[in-house]
Amino acid sequence: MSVLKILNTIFPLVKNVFNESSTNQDVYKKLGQPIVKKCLDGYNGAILTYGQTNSGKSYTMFGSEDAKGVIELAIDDIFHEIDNCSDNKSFNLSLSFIEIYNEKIFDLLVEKKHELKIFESQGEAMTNQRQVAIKTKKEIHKILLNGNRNKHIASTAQNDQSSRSHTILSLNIESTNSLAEIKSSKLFLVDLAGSEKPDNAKASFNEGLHINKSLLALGKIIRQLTDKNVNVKNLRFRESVLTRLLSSCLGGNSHTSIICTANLLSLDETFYTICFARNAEKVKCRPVINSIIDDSKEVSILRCEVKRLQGELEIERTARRGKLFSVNTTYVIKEAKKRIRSELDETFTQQTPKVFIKSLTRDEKMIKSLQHELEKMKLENEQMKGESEKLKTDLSECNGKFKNIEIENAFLKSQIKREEQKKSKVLLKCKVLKEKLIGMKEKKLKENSGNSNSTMTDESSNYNEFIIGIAKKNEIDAKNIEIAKMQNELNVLKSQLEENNEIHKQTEEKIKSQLNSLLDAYQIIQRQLYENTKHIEQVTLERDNASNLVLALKENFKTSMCKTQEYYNILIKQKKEQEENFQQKTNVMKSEQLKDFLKMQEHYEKQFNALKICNHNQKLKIDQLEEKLNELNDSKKFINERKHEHEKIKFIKQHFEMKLCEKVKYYEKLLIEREKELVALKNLQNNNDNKCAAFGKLLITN
Ligand SMILES: Nc1ncnc2c1ncn2[C@@H]1O[C@H](COP(=O)(O)OP(=O)(O)OP(=O)(O)O)[C@@H](O)[C@H]1O
Repeated sequence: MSVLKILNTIFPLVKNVFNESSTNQDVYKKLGQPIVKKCLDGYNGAILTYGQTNSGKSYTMFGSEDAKGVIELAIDDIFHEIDNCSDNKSFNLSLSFIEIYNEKIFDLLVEKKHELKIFESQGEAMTNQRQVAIKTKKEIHKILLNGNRNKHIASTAQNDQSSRSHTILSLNIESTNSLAEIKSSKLFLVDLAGSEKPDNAKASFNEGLHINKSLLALGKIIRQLTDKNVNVKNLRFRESVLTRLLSSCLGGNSHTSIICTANLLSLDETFYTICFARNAEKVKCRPVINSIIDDSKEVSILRCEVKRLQGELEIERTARRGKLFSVNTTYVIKEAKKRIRSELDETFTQQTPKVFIKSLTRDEKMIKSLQHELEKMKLENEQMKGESEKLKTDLSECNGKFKNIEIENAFLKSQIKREEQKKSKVLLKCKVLKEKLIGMKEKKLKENSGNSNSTMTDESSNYNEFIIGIAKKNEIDAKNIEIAKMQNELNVLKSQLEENNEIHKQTEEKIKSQLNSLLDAYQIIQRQLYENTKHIEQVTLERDNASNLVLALKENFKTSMCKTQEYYNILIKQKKEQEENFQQKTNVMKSEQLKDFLKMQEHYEKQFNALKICNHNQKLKIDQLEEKLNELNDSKKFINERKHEHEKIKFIKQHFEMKLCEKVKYYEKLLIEREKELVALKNLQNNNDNKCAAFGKLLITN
């Protein structure tokens, strides 16, 4: 049992764990086959391998001579389905094969390497890579073989054949059925480059940096996707080319399997891989079938469907004694239509201005808030720019220091070289001198031996030879002293050289450590710079989006303002017209009124004059009246004076009146009595007349 399996039994890590004895076939059956089947049903799918370097990602994906990899097994399954599908179903296959190397995209199906452009289409990141139509398995194998040859592979400390890039093989599967329904799906087969510790070699250091950066971005996206509070739309897929191209597979429209590989050579890397796997397991994708129907065929299908439904409707109508039903329904529909139309008319006539004003104010508010946000973003952007400028200056300072150190280093190296050259020169000199010395010594010895053998006949010649010998000896001594001096110098130079070597070693170590720390700082700064530039890019993008939104809203606002302005202009025009009409009317009226007024004025003036005259007359009358009043007052006085007499007379008059009344009353009573008597007498007379008549009649009869 593998360590991973033991670990998994103690702490349940992830769902499907395989050990060393598991084959690619086992892995494919569990994690690959379900995805491939979904792809054949019209869903998008993706199978990715993730893990540290030398853990078997490429082995799992591409297999080896003895064992098929996931890609080959998937292709087998796809062709098995194609070969065994019904006659009415047909498949079209095409593939593309790309790699992402140092954040650049290269087409592996093209011999000549040139960077591919990345662009957005319908919200998805795309590249202009070559698409090759596929008919047979052999074709795919050939393409894969060629593509793999074009891949960036290098020997690293951990792996002789380490992939230095992420490779993405995408298979487009298109199927058409008898109903002309076209299902189109994409299967991504991704072999990611392995995460690794930085290597000191510059090229692999850069590669490692880019690999780690893109894998970090992938890990970050996976981590964020597990957070329920994070909106997928807000995720920063643009942080790396890898996440940008795989955005649809990560929590989007795709069934996705990630095969995480690990070896226990580096426990921290294994730990990271397990963490990644645990996060990835929690991510939920939202796949949908990608089906399209051919228009012309769809029309004929729909026509058939309409006919069928019409037939059904007819049957239904006759079954329900259709006439009444249809009349009722049409009536109901008509009524509903009328109602809806009237409601709509009402809303349009009554609500539109309100709605329009509301939307205007809402738009205004939105524009204001967006402008506010824009200002904020601008400020943030400025700050970020400042920070990035600072970082850039820091970086350039670091670069400067780095260059200085490099120059110093080169200078020291050249010095060491010079010293070494000097040393070799001195050594050469020493050698020459030694050789000379040895030659001289030998010569001397020979001369000495020659001298002992010869006969000393001539004393003076002996003496001369002796002198020469002494001179030569002196010369040799001097040369010896020179040699000793040179030896000393050499020793001094040697010791200096050693010292220099020591200093050189120390400075080299110092430089190395400084270089390492500078490289670390440089790396950190570069990362920060990258993050900042990305952030700035994001912020600028967001700002652009916001400004676009603001612009769009402004446009909306402008158009609505234009409309209102037009409306306002019309109103103003109408108002002007009305004012003009009014002015004309008032002018007419004014002239008429003026005439009337003048007439009136005349009339009133006349009246006024008449009144004046009247007034004068009245004044005269008043004077007269006053006179009369005075007269009356006088007469009043007179009257008052006479009043008493009048009162008396009045009293007497009253008295006489009373008496007269009494008399009148007495005579009235008397009259009434006399009248009564008269009536009685008349009645008596009538009786007598009647009696006379009766008596007369009696007389006649008699
Ligand atoms: N399950 C396995 N059985 C046999 N050999 C394996 C297995 N897994 C990996 N290997 C061997 O291990 C070595 C490294 O594997 P591979 O190249 O696939 O690693 P990798 O994760 O892709 O590394 P890198 O990220 O550096 O490209 C290869 O020689 C491969 O054949």
